[in-house]
Amino acid sequence: MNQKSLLSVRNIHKTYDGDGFKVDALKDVSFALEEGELVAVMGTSGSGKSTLLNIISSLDKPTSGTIELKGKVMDNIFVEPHATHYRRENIGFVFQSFHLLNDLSVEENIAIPLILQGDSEADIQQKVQNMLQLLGLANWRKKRPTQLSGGQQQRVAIGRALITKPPLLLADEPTGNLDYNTSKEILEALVEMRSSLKQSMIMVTHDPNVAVYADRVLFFHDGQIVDQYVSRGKRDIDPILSIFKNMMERSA
Ligand SMILES: Nc1ncnc2c1ncn2[C@@H]1O[C@H](COP(=O)(O)OP(=O)(O)OP(=O)(O)O)[C@@H](O)[C@H]1O
Repeated sequence: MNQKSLLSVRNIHKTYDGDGFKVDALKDVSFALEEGELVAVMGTSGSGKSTLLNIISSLDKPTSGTIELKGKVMDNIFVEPHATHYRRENIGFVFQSFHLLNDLSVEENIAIPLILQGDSEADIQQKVQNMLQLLGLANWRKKRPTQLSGGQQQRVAIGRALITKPPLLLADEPTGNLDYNTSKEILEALVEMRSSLKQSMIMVTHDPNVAVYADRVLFFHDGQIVDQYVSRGKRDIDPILSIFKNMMERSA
């Protein structure tokens, strides 16, 4: 793996072992994420995508294997208070549902992480203003989330996730609640943030129309990376569909 990788996932295994069941959710998963790279993790239901995100974000502990960030093994991130600290310092989250606070305005929602980290009022104003501009939300700053479209609400959620400049954005089906055109708009916004902020991102999806926006697609099946596609900026869905189809046929 490249020394300059932002994130290295090394030989991760995750077994859920309970009363009368044992599931190998991840089996020897390794990959690296470069600075400023947008990687899509694509796979069918149950292939281990959420388990992977949960481990990278320290919400779940791997059975074995390591997570490295900026070349450093993150060996204590699965216990508190380190877990919370690691997440707050390093990771922004965007989910399928927007999780905005409806009693607060757009700008107040985006400002929350800055308030939590104790920024000055002047800094907060400046940073939120810049983010609103970047996301095309300046005219909506005083609105409540309920007065916005789904796409606008997701843009607010992206702003809130990135306002503290976390090295890594984890997006779990970020367009799952949006129609086709709005999904495209949100994916364009993510690609724009990737380029203008050099933001590294991992985006989980089961949808080839979403994966096509990534620089690289990792194909998950049955807890393993079974294939990879490097797009080099081309938005060509055919190779992604073809790999996905082959993967499904091999497993049938
Ligand atoms: N807490 C848990 N306890 C037991 N088994 C689990 C647990 N979480 C996940 N699993 C199992 O691990 C496997 C991978 O699940 P995971 O949720 O990571 O898949 P996924 O690819 O995210 O699926 P989906 O697209 O449906 O969300 C599945 O077989 C699932 O049933």
